[in-house]
Amino acid sequence: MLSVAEARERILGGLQPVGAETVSLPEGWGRVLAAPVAARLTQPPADVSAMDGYAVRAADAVKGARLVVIGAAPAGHPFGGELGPNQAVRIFTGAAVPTGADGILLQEDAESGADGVLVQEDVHPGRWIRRAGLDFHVGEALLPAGRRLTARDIGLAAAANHPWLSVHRQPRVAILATGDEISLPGDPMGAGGIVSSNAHALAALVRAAGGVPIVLPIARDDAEAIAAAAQSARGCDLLVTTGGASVGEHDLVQSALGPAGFALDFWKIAMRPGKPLIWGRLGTTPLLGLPGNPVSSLVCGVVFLWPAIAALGGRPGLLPPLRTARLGAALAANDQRADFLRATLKRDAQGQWVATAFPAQDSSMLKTMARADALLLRAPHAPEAPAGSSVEILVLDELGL
Ligand SMILES: Nc1nc2c(c(=O)[nH]1)N[C@H]1C(S)=C(S)[C@@H](COP(=O)(O)OP(=O)(O)OC[C@H]3O[C@@H](n4cnc5c(N)ncnc54)[C@H](O)[C@@H]3O)O[C@H]1N2
Ligand code: MOO
Repeated sequence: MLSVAEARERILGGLQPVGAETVSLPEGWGRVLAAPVAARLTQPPADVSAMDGYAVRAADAVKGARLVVIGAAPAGHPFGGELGPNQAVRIFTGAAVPTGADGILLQEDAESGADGVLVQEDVHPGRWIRRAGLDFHVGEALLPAGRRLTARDIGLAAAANHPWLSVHRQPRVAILATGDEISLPGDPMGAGGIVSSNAHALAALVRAAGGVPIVLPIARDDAEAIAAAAQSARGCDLLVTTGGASVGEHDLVQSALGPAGFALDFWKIAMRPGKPLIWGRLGTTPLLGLPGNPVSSLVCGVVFLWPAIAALGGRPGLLPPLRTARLGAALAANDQRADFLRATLKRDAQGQWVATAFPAQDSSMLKTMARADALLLRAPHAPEAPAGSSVEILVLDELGL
């Protein structure tokens, strides 16, 4: 069986970022830049005042001096003239500093009268002046390709005078749930039936990772039905199946898709939950076959699907970040499969994470998945671990899950 790391390398190695599209600035939030953003102007474009007050020559603006006010410079209306000795120009925040001035007398430090303005505090050269280019200069690289845009980035791109952005298309991920026993939430159910939760949970995960989920109708445990459903995923960037991955005679994904052109790369990995993972290609469409057990499909979604969508979406090499925590309760020695245990997190007195695995880890139990804050990683053959020892965790909240 392949290790988790090797399986992930093979999956990510087979994926190329999808193409770019142009979106308006407000549509850019959460999208991944396909081209770097450089400043289209210098900000601020000239020396400007950072305060409301008076533009002055610092040499004249000493405490007790009286200056003649020769004009005004509101923001957006530069003063055309030049300051001479013992002169001042009324100025407002953001307005260009008039020629001849080299400091700003704060309004609160001035007393305005009929015969000019009385200086009540010394002004030093450069005081309250924002120099041209303080924020950025024209041509300066501001945002790199591959960055998932935050609200702050959108503000920066707008300030740099970009009405449009080139971003990666959102990867289209088809999700195909298989099984005779499953039905959609709310639909009538047969005896021994179970509600299909996998496709919905995976669709939400696809969204969190920056993709667009396309949930296909449920395919019965029948080779033709599975093959027909999978055909409708051609044109998607990735096809994800759930169920039918294991060794039972009704576990059909591989055998149903073989005649339709499915080429297997690998099947089965040393991981719990998630052993019967499938990776290959249906024609040109990459196919990730997740196990049917609900927790197995979601945990494999975190470990393999999340970074696969990141890679397709223009962020190759991005993996769910690992954090460290202390163990809240002892764990027994592990066997040959890497474990991803559902765990709760709390902070100790020093503010460090303490991770405690749920005692029951059956891969059908979604309630513990929903209540977990983290997945706690256990390497294959890890020795017994006492409470307090250091462990690696994946914080689910950080991934938007
Ligand atoms: N003899 C063996 N049996 C099993 C093995 C094995 O190695 N030898 N592996 C086990 C492991 S581990 C897993 S995981 C499961 C995965 O099997 P499949 O991927 O073939 O999944 P199914 O048999 O179709 O379903 C398993 C389980 O999950 C439920 N299910 C399926 N689809 C959904 C859905 N969309 N939403 C909610 N629940 C779903 C299904 O009803 C079953 O209860 O195989 C073990 N067996
Ligand atoms: O891998 Mo299965 O996912 O142990 O339940």
